Amino acid sequence: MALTGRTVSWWVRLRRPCPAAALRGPAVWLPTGLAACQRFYSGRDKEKIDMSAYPVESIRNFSIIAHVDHGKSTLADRLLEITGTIAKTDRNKQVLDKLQVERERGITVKAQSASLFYNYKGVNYLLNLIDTPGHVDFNYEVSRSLSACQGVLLVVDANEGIQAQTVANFYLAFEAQLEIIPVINKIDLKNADPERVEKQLEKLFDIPVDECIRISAKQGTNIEKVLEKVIEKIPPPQFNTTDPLKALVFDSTFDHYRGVIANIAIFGGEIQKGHKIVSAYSNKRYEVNEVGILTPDEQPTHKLYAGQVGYLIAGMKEVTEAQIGDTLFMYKQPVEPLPGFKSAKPMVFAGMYPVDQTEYNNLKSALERLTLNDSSVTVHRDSSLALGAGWRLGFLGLLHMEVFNQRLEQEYNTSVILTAPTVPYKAVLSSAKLIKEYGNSEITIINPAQFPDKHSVSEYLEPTVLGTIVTPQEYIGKIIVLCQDRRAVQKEMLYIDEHRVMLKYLFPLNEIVVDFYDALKSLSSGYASFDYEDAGYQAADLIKMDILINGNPIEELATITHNDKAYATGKFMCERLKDAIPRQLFEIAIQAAIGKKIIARETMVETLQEE
Ligand SMILES: Nc1nc2c(ncn2[C@@H]2O[C@H](COP(=O)(O)OP(=O)(O)OP(=O)(O)O)[C@@H](O)[C@H]2O)c(=O)[nH]1
Repeated sequence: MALTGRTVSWWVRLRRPCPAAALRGPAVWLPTGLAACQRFYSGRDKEKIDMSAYPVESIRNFSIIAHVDHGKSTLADRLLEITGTIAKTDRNKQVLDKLQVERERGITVKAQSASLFYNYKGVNYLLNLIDTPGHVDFNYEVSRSLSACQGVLLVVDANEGIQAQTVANFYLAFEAQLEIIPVINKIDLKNADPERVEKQLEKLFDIPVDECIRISAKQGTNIEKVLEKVIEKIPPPQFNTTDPLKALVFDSTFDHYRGVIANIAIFGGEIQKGHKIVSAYSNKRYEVNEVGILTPDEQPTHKLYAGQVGYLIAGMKEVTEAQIGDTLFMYKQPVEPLPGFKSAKPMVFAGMYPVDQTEYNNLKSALERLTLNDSSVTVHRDSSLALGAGWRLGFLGLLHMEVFNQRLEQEYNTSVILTAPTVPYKAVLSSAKLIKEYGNSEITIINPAQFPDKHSVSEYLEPTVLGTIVTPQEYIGKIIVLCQDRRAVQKEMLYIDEHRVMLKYLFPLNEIVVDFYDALKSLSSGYASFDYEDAGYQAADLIKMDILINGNPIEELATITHNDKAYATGKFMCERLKDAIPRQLFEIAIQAAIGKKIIARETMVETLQEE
């Protein structure tokens, strides 16, 4: 049997199906508010919005953060409606989730900003809102969004209470020293218990009970109170229009017709069409073609001023020209660049290859464009005997990998083969020859094919994460057994109220990356939640396991595993491959081997011709 590329993508096909969410109909945006009318009737070519009417004192920049599904995007819908940014209609369902993948999966994967105009006590305010994703794999989007804000709405479901990502997102905002406004959502639910959730917030984060706003984003209850709190509590940005221009690029997208569109936050000065600007990253000079705000579509403005958030088009043709985290400044007026963003740390790596090698260049350009919009993906060139030229990509998790793959297909019409994911292991080399070859005594292994033999290594290291689990107490016993089975070490156990417990465990990353979340959900009937953060490396007894098809090792199917788990992993892979490989007219032996020792085997009997 010839090994086809499709066979190698067995792993991807065997993953659980993505949560099916009905495709939501497109929202019709007929603006009714004052500012929105201005936008609608002025149109792109007519009168542009004059942003000078919004000095820093009347600007509030904030993000909405929460655990998955606690209602961030629904709250954003209501805020857009109440400010007249979009018309109130039943069809407004998560309008800031613009990507097809977001609508199909019913989750936010990309932070999305929108400028709202609101008159409060006779003053016109400009509110820049950023809706962020909730899933741990997209946390990088949250931390980047926070850099353009002075405050956050921390949304918590009145029924589910504090969950693992609530904890993670609270600390992101807290460490960034942002003003945190607690919002208890879904108070319309039959089982809503806002009092309990308020007590949890007080116990865990020291948030006074009377600071929480109880709302129903779905029914539009108390949304004005949220806006009032945003204006009263979140400080305006402390930037000056009279300073030299300093603009942070916090996101960017590629438009086939207009080139690169950069989302910018103005930290000083002002910017308008015709200005000559320089990128601190590349030192290249550009002339500004258009600036504007997102409402949530692009709406050109005359200028953008200090403290405002908007977009810029400046003739950047190549995707590599708009680096997220870059600082833009005025030509001949250089400024100290902003610190930018910490680069994302990939948690899993997988090989990506075009299904057909003639598509290599198309896929390369699609990858360049999509990684502009999703800068958390790392890309290294790679090649394989069976699959040809391709790349080794680093992702923040498996959902991130699936979503990226889906976006490549949907937005760039590509078709790819993904190999099984692996976490980035390390080896401390003892062989002088290898140290010379690599130029270092410690190497990172992102491809099992590079796994050095144990005779040339003094120690192998595996990545670890600090996992947070929040669960109703009745599932604790089962969860502890699950964690122990995954080689995890308990670090903390805390009752957040009389029914709910927060557990912290140090996990080897490899043990949670594939199916831990599914296992946790299944044994807690869906009630436990999980989040994790990087916790460095620990020594580990690692081995490389080969997969042989009819006696031939298949490089693309090799995997690195902990010695204690080798037999179970080998058995699992052979069984799964047996299901994934199409039956042939001859018998096929699928074997897992460590060195020369076969540790598992499955045999596929031949298919009779008439079948
Ligand atoms: N009953 C009720 N349901 C709500 C409310 N707010 C949101 N929902 C529902 O909760 C689900 C999740 O809402 P979203 O707004 O997509 O949640 P999210 O936090 O943006 O989700 P992610 O972006 O995937 O993390 C949807 O089915 C909403 O209709 C509410 O106030 N009451």
